[in-house]
Amino acid sequence: MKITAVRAKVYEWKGEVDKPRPHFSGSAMDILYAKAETMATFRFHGWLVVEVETSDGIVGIGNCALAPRIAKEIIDTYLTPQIIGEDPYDNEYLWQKMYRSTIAWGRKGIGMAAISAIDIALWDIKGKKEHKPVFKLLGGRTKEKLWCYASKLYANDDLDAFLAEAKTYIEQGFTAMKMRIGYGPKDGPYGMRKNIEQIKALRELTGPDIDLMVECYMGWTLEYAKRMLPILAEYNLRWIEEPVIPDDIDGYAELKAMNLIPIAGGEHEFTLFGFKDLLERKAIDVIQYDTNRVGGITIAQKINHLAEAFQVPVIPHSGMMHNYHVCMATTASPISEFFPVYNVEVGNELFYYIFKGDPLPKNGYLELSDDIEGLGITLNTDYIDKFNIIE
Ligand SMILES: O=C(O)[C@H](O)[C@H](O)[C@@H](O)CO
Ligand SMILES: [Mg+2]
Repeated sequence: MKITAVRAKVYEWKGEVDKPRPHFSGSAMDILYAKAETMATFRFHGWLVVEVETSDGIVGIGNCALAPRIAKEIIDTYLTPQIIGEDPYDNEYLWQKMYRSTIAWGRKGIGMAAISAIDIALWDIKGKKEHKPVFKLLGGRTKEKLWCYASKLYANDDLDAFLAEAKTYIEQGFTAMKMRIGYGPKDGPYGMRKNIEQIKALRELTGPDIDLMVECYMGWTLEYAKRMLPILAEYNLRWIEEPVIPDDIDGYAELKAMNLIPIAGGEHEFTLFGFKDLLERKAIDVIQYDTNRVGGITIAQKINHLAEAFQVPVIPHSGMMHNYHVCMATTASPISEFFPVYNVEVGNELFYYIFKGDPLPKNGYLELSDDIEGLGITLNTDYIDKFNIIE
């Protein structure tokens, strides 16, 4: 079997978008003096889809989010020539070819996201060829079903509305959920009080038997985080996520060493080497790579093995099928993220409008059937007129 064609397409959403309310989430832009609204840089309304076709007529589907127009350019210009005519089963060799041929400018960021998209498609091909789910090619089933957490709960000054959303997750049977923090260093003591108020109210609503996580999305500074952690320790949070920017590894390590609240990170880290560094420097308690950024399934699996040796849990960013298969195949992964399907807001929701096949949770668990072939997703044509598609 040989790779005969690679088609990279950008899906740009042109449908309705929910307007973000003030202080609904932190972001890395928060500490800057802002002349204009900065949340635009936090939202993304496009996705990259890649189809890799083989001489056997099998089409593997891969994807990546973030800067999809650039990812398409990288695939078309640099990656496609590396894989055309090759055997898709040689995923390790092809990964190294893509990585090493782009290493001068790739390595991390969008170069690695583009490689991830191709790598995911290669695993989809292998699964389809074998008539097996990808997770069966990675180590197989390690759990009956995937425990998942509801991940939305954007911060809201309207506490009643915020708690009403949380209540819907409890009613649906979720036993874990993640909220976003709305205020950061430049909001002073008032913002600090608002942050604490929302976390406290959420914990009071859920009681002690629900896991709660708090997302900072790089919106804090080390100093601010060091002040917040002791205050929040009493709410028994399962983790605080990306409190500082991903390049501040020493900051991560310092927060982790406080031993007050587990520190999660890695959503914006790349490759096996990136995670080796984080683990060796004792910077994170929870690994959160996203398979469609970190290097694809080939690399996710290697990080899972590393994580097992370090005994650090892997709870990938974003759920979605490319992550669910790797979670299913490792005991290092105790729970998965799940984005409840909602109107398009920040951009995470687009996956459901572009693809079909992602499972929906029942009572807080996702089922992955043994009958899936490949990743188990297909292109969703129901919303095609809502996208501008660049081929
Ligand atoms: O961990 C997450 O789910 C993220 O960081 C989200 O993708 C982001 O949208 C923050 O809410
Ligand atoms: Mg996150």
